[in-house]
Formats: sequence, C-alpha cells, structure tokens
Amino acid sequence: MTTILRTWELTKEYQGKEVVSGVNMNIKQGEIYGFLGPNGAGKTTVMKMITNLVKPTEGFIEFFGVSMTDHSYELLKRMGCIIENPVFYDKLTARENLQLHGEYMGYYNVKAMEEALELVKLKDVDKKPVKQFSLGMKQRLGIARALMTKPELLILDEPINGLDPMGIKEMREVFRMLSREYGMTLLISSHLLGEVEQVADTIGVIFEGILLEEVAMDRIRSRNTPYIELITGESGKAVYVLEHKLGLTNFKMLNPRTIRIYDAVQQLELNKALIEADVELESLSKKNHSLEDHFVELMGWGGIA
Ligand SMILES: Nc1ncnc2c1ncn2[C@@H]1O[C@H](COP(=O)(O)OP(=O)(O)OP(=O)(O)O)[C@@H](O)[C@H]1O
Repeated sequence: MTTILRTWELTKEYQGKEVVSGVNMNIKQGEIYGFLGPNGAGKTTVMKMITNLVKPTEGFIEFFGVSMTDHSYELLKRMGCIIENPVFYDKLTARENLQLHGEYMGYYNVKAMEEALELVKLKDVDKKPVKQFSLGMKQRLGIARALMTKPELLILDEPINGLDPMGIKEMREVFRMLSREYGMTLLISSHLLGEVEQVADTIGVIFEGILLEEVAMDRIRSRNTPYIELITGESGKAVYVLEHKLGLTNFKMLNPRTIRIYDAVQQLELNKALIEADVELESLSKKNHSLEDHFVELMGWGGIA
C-alpha cells in the first residue's frame, strides 16, 4: 500500500515546552489509522499541524509525496477534517447547513452535498432543525460537511467522544463504509483503545508528545494470541512429549527452561501427558496478554478503556 501522508520529526513547542516531539507517522492509502493516546498526549496538536492550522516548530509533512507549506492549498483541498466540535446553525436543517457552508466556501455542488448526506444517512432527515439532532447526528453532519469536497484523507479528532453506544456503532459503520466502499483514508484520534481497535487497520500510539508505536492491528493481534507457558528443567523431554505424544507443532523455546505453546491444547491434557512422561514441571500456566495489557505496559499508563 502506498503511504499518502508522512510526518518527519514533527515537533511543536508551546512556551518553550515540547508538546509534540519528533513524530514520524506513516498513513497508508485506504486505511483507517487509529491515533491513540490519553488526553493531553498531543493528538489534536499533530492533527492541527497536518491540516495547517498550527505551524510545526520543527519537522515537516509530506502529503502525496509533496512537502507541505503554508501555501499548499491544492494539497489541503485533498483533506477533510473535523477538529474540535463542528459548529452549525441550530435553526437550519442539515441540508441548509451544508448549502450555506458550500456557498461560503465557494464550492457549492448539489450532487456532492446530496451524496454526502446520503453517506451519513441524513438524507431523509429533511425537516428537523439541527438543534433537535442527537450528538451522533451532529457528528455525522460534521462528517458530511467534510465529505462535500470529496477528500482523499479524512481527519477526525475524537469523533466518538460523548456518543452513546448506538451513536458509536453508527459512527463505526460510517468509518468502515468510507474506507472499504469509497477507498477513503481515515485518520481518527481517540483515547479509547476499545473503540480504535475495532475499526483501525493501523494504530499509532502517542504519549506525552512521543509516538511510541506505529503498528498494524493484524500484527498486534497475532502478537497477543493466548499461549501456554511451560517452565521445566527437562525441556528436551517436554519437547519430545509435545511433538510425539501430543502432535503439537506451534511452540517455541524461549530459553532453555521456558516453552511457549501456541497450539490449541487443553491445559489439563498437556499436564497429564507431561506427568505420564515423568517431566518435572516448575510451572504450567495459560497466558493471555490482551491488547490492553500491551498498551498499558507501553505507556505505563492506565488511562485507556
Ligand atoms: N495553544 C496552546 N498553547 C499552549 N499549550 C497547548 C496549546 N494547545 C495544546 N497545548 C498543550 O499541548 C498538550 C497536547 O494537547 P493536545 O490537545 O494536542 O492533546 P490531545 O492528545 O489532543 O488531548 P485531548 O484529547 O485532551 O485534546 C497539552 O498539554 C495541551 O495543554
């Protein structure tokens, strides 16, 4: 997959304090990139730098292989964003709000507007003024507004913040549809691991302004599969039992005394076979290193849910 957005050592200082430090992000075409970190980690600041709302103190941003400057208007048109809460005219309907926005921005296009409303399932909410919208509907209207210019990269800052479970589900479906059906690339920030992990293809973890990890979800998942850990002074004998008595193939020796077994085998069955073969065990335990454990360890941080 082609990388469409790359940040190079992106850094921002406020009053002499670095709030974003040397961030190198790589966002690939068509993926959903989950930007994860606790409040105050620097997510919004990075997004503001990407969308040219804030000037980096150091570093630069490459979008479609071109380094961005203050005058990269054509490149910026290829991005859509919602950073901080979108504001609407309360007394107007969704369609009227989009019309007004389009006219104001000078790209009023009825077809694009109708398509955007349809995409976020607001096409039939004709008469309702925005003040009667739920938070989820307002978020979707914000997305519709960002979609009107048909951006190739959509940047959403905490789009599920404050939504109820139904609203969260709806948003998740919108993200998936934009990515899978329209090939759009999405950069979505959140402080909620549970939400990011359900939709993201790649996760970038930021903590105290530093990008700690950028990794494909598939890799994280395979890294966090459950396993049984076996500690014994007789590992040669144990390996013989695993291979020849139990027919296991997916295990590895971590060190001369520790074996990790990834094959699906019942702990009880394993224990029985080892005892029958007179293998002296120090311990035999099932480990399930969850994604949450992984991030908590990574950050020494308990702020994810
Ligand atoms: N204009 C500013 N002037 C001074 N400090 C700022 C400014 N904007 C952000 N900061 C500080 O930079 C740090 C990162 O803030 P940022 O909003 O980027 O974090 P975040 O990860 O998006 O968190 P949140 O989800 O709470 O918005 C915070 O400590 C914040 O107080």
